Amino acid sequence: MKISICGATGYTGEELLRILSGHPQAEIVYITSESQTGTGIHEIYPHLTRLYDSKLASMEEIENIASASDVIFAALPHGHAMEAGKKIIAQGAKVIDLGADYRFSDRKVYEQWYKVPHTHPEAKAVYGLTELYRDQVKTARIVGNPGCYTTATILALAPLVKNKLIELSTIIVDAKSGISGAGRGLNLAYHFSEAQESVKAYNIAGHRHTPEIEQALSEFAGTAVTISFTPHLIPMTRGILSTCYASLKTGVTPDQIDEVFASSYRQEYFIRLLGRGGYPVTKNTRGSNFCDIGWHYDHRTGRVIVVSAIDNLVKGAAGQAIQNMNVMFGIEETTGLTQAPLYL
Ligand SMILES: NC(=O)C1=CN([C@@H]2O[C@H](COP(=O)(O)OP(=O)(O)OC[C@H]3O[C@@H](n4cnc5c(N)ncnc54)[C@H](OP(=O)(O)O)[C@@H]3O)[C@@H](O)[C@H]2O)C=CC1
Ligand SMILES: CC(=O)N[C@@H](CCC(=O)OP(=O)(O)O)C(=O)O
Repeated sequence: MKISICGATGYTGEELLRILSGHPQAEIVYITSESQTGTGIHEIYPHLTRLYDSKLASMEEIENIASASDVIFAALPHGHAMEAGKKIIAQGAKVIDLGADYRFSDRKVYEQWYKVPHTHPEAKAVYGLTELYRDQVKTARIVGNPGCYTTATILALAPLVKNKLIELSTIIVDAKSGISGAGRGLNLAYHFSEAQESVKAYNIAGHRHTPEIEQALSEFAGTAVTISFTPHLIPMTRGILSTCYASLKTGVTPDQIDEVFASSYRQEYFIRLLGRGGYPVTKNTRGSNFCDIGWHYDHRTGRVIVVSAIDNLVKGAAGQAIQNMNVMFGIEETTGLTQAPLYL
């Protein structure tokens, strides 16, 4: 597969390059940056020396890039992929957007939360949470790859919502992210001395992943679902831990919960069920495409508490994007993605 990456100098672009260097069917044809056009990628990321010697092109050449590519990963800030998307599709290439431009089925929701007009509303995009939308991803030409918090959270809650085991109005999600989730751009909040030895909540009752989680859960429930979602910044480089709470419907037993998790995910290579009482740990997923899930039943409150852990840059971004590419091109879904987590 001839692959190009728009936004290769960012963290998710770097992760795409790192993972694709071990993908037997991947050939990188173009990589782009607007601020460092002409520079070798190994000069920006020396760890990629010997793996890649390509120089960065500009997205001004997007038509040429698209005509030379089978698929383009857009690892850009929101608002940029949809502009490029039209031109890429016109050249016959496929698009996998790691940002938010193609995640929403209702453009008004995107415009309300992202505060920019959607300029490619006619796109027939598929939401790329692979395990839950695999059939649609197979035939997609445009995939909106999910956000990092949303991947961890939707995977944790989908079996309970689909099987109608929880009271939908009681869902609360408390999630934590490592700092690479904010990208490589400079921002005072992410300086070492600001973030280390400190944990903070942010964007309470207003984070952009809220409508994305609600979109998927509403689809699975067949009715509108509204959740409370609170993200936190944690002083680590990678990882998301999502803790999801909901009241069980009257009469639902812990055995039923065990059964719906097992039946939903027992065939899924990238989802590792830690079972009832299991404690997912971000370190166990670091650098890998795994999502670890454990759940607990609180008999005092009648609540189920599901915990999921992923690497935000891999299952939460580049790894899932490559998983989607494998599905779109009809090759084994795990190709290039079976590296063990980097524990230390
Ligand atoms: N970080 C994460 O954990 C996750 C990120 N995402 C999403 O993936 C996308 C990329 O994120 P991430 O890699 O973290 O971001 P970074 O900020 O690390 O990188 C952004 C990339 O976009 C390029 N870029 C910036 N502005 C423009 C522009 N105006 N035109 C063209 N290219 C531009 C930059 O290139 P240059 O500056 O060199 O020109 C850089 O390569 C975002 O939409 C993000 O929300 C999704 C899931 C997880
Ligand atoms: C720690 C941190 O700042 N994380 C980012 C989430 C990154 C992400 O997945 O963003 P998109 O949905 O825009 O692709 C945030 O909270 O905005």
